Amino acid sequence: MLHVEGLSKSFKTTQAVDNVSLNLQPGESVGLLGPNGAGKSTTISMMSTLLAPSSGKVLYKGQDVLKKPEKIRKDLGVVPQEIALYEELTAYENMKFFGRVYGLKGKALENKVDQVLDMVGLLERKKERIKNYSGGMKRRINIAVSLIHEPDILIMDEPTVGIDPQSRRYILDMVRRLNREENMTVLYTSHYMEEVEALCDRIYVMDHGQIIASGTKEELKSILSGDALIMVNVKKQSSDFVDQLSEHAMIEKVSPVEKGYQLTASKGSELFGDIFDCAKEANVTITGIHVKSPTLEDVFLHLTGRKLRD
Ligand SMILES: Nc1ncnc2c1ncn2[C@@H]1O[C@H](COP(=O)(O)OP(=O)(O)OP(=O)(O)O)[C@@H](O)[C@H]1O
Repeated sequence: MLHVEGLSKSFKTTQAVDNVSLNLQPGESVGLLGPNGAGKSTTISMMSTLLAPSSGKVLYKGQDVLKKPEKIRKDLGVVPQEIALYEELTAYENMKFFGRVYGLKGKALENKVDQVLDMVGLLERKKERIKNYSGGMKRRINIAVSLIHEPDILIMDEPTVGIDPQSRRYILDMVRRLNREENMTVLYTSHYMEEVEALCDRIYVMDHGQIIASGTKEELKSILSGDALIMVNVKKQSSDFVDQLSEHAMIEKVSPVEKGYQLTASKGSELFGDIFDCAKEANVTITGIHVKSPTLEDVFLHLTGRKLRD
């Protein structure tokens, strides 16, 4: 349905997007997961014809979107990271304004505005000015605007950053409903792996402008299937302890995490005794130790040596 082939974008000294290829099939919910600055916003700006690529192609239903931007624009709803609303106008007035931009008018426009406001849970508050809305409510109206013309594809750029838990849950439930019940195709960008994991059928993992892995969450986690992940909590972190652990033949990787270390080790190796021996040698007190199931965050850590979040 929407194919991206070898897409790149450079700004003066920065290669923001580097040879990215991805695709969306009808009805799919696809995640674009990556840390801040990975190139997610730049990629979706090019996909939605807001930014011209340095090279590469975006094909919508087989046609180049650069040559025929109007074809994709009418089928696409884009929720930008920045709130794009008139603060002095009410929610209702904002919605009517954007509805008219898409050619809606009269009773059909009013009905559509009410329907979409209801969908984002703000019908009761429609007569309030945007400037009096909370951050979470502004985000919900921002999403409502992108839905006014009944798009087939919804592209969302980190829609839950910096908002209250209630609005966050509302947005996540709404996206799931639009995808599962209305069959809307969704591209959801985020650096929250748990959101992408909960919402998306397939995931592209992006870092430094490139797609570094892709697949279902099960496929991505299977990257770590030969490994066991062991969490070791310590009273105080110690480079001696890291050296001791790193020298162990069965321990592949030692990554510092909050309050301790995450070890990647060969599956089936019985290491707890050895880990306690290393701690003793390094004069470190272990406060907890357990084996955990891999998450997408672990996959990212494994592939890049860094965490998704700063
Ligand atoms: N207009 C621009 N001019 C110069 N550099 C830019 C521009 N837009 C983006 N960049 C740079 O390109 C890189 C990718 O940015 P992008 O916004 O696409 O990342 P992101 O994954 O969406 O992260 P974030 O969540 O922080 O927006 C960053 O290094 C950014 O500073």
